Amino acid sequence: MPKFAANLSFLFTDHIFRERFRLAAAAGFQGVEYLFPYDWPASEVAEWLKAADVEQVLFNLPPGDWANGERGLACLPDRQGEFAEGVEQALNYAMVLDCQRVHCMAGLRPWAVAEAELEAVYVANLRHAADRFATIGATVMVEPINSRIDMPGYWLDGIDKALRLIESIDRSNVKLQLDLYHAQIIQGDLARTIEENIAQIGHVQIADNPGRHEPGTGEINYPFLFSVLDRLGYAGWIGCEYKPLATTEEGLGWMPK
Ligand SMILES: O=C(O)C(=O)[C@@H](O)CO
Ligand SMILES: [Mg+2]
Repeated sequence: MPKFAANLSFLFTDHIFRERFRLAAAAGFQGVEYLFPYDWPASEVAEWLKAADVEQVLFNLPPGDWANGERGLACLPDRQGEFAEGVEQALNYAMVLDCQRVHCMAGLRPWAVAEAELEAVYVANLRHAADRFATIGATVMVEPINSRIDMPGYWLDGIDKALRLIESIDRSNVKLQLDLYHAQIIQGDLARTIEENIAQIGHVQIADNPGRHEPGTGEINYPFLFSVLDRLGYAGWIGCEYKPLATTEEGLGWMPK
């Protein structure tokens, strides 16, 4: 049975951030993930993890100006200095939080820049991040996100594109973060996508479609996909990155015991 991590940017959001660690543990989660820890000192977050006795599974590199709509820096040619600073900041947090995975967001497509240049910048940035995170044995995740519903303009919006870029980056600690909600919107064919790419998958995230709510509220057959992951020997985490229909606790009935 897969290991489930609570995504604290989506779950338990009717409580302040630091409370969510304890609530996740009380609900049976042994790991947590979330978008960004940078509003709090790493040492404080480490205390919340320790007090709740949960593992820090994943967080994201600094994404640029999130409040003003930026969604990552990795493909942006004029932001490479800021990207490298973000790598150092995230590396410090990963060390203090004992976290082995970070997600590197690609950014929104700057329409005036040629695709070949965006790819070259992205590959160079990911190689840099991978080499820095290799120093602590951590993996950098590449996640295709649908640009049709949730993140219009997101540059890395294809599974095949992500896989091709991972091959070009050519670092063993760069892996695919397969968010099955996005993958369903992007192309569907989820079981085959898992099966064909299991060697590249470093992290999985889940939500149902449409609506991005709990498994069981939409069209995705999660019990079947969990059995596929089990059959293939997936030993990683599954991040619960969904918007509960009511409270988080009320919506946990989908989770296998
Ligand atoms: O939106 C998602 O899906 C994510 O996994 C985030 O890390 C990026 O917004
Ligand atoms: Mg995701």
